[in-house]
Amino acid sequence: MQNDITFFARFEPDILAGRKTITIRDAAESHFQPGQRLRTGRYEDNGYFCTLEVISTTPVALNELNDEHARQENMTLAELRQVIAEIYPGLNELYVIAFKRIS
Ligand SMILES: CC(=O)Nc1ccn([C@H]2C[C@H](O)[C@@H](CO)O2)c(=O)n1
Repeated sequence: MQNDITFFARFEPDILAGRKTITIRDAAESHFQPGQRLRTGRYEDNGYFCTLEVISTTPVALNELNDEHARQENMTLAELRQVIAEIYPGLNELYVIAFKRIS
């Protein structure tokens, strides 16, 4: 079965442990709705590893990212900005998807 969202495999332990409770994506992944349950897999091999429930999807500009976003990503703000710059170079319009793991 196809996954609804994927994460780089290095983030799997943080998601499973509840240390990472948001992800920041571009417009292509801004369609997730509160209450939606997402089959969640690894980007590298598409292997399923949990189901997440969407709490909210909220637009955020790159320059609005703050320490609270970083805490919810289990990163420092500098690390988060670096990750975003690598994945979405030059992109200012982003979306915070807040989630909880349900299985
Ligand atoms: C294909 C793709 O874009 N996959 C992504 C995008 C983002 N993430 C993670 C990395 C950071 O923790 C946040 C912020 O973008 O979300 C990811 O795991 N996989």
